[in-house]
Amino acid sequence: QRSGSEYNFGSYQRLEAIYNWMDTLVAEHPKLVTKVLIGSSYENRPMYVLKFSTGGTNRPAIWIDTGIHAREWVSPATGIWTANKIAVDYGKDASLTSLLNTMDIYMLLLANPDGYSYTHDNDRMWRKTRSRSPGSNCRGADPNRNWDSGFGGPGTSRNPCSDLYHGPSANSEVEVSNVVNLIKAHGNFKSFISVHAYSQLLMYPHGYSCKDIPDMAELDTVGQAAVKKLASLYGTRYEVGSICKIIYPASGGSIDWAYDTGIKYSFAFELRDTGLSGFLLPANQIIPTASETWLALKHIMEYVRDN
Ligand SMILES: O=C(CO)C[C@@H](Cc1ccccc1)C(=O)O
Ligand SMILES: [Zn+2]
Repeated sequence: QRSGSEYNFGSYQRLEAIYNWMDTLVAEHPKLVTKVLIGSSYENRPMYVLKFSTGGTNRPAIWIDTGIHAREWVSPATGIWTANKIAVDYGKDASLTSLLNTMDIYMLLLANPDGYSYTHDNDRMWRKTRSRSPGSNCRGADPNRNWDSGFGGPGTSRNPCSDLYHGPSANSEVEVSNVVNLIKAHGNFKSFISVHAYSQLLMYPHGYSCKDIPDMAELDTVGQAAVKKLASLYGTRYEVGSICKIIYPASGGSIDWAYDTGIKYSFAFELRDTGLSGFLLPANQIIPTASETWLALKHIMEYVRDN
């Protein structure tokens, strides 16, 4: 479409429309946003990261991914709204401007493009990637069980037909290895935020163990303050805690890998709602969800900027 203003942030869009919109965002904010190809998916769809940078080289950076689980549509919808918010508010919002004058933000809006397409064309409730498993008719591995952090541990399955299938080995899913390669090559990420839906939770590591991490007190304090700001908009209530304690044991998750690789400020969001609509959150809740989540995201990013 000609201009970003034609994109309807309050509706769920197909992959092609999201990719087109990314190009208009870059075109409208060429000094701030670039589109970085980090690799291709299993079915050869390009994986693009939006890089928000005002200069420098390899500045300390913040990572945000949405859409790692295909059916969690409000996650990429929130990511898109957030990307636009960052681009539009830079130069206007003093706090965001000071952040972007010293740090970069990397956003992967569709972390599982094959799965996302599959939910539009075949199975709305699909979660995993679409990779083939030798010896099985079942497809896909859970991209949030495929990271090299407690791989194959509690909360995973070795059955290719399970929604919790961890894959044949860590980083077997190209959608995961593409991100791992970028994070490792960059080497200066300070925060890693992965956005899921639903349950209204703000979680920190670990998922593979219920033992408190060394930075638990600090991450809990940041999380509590973040969800307080989130609640200030519409009163939406979130719980804060470690993945293992407040949702369930889950090994091979992205934020566990990020934390263990040295990225202290690693969080996972579970957006609206608490189960009434679940994965089928009505589109009229996209903008309210993104707007309240922005207050929490901004708090986390400001804390990272200042620490
Ligand atoms: O997708 C989920 C449904 O939103 C919950 C997430 C919970 C989770 C989030 C981050 C790391 C590990 C687990 C999952 O099972 O991977
Ligand atoms: Zn998820």
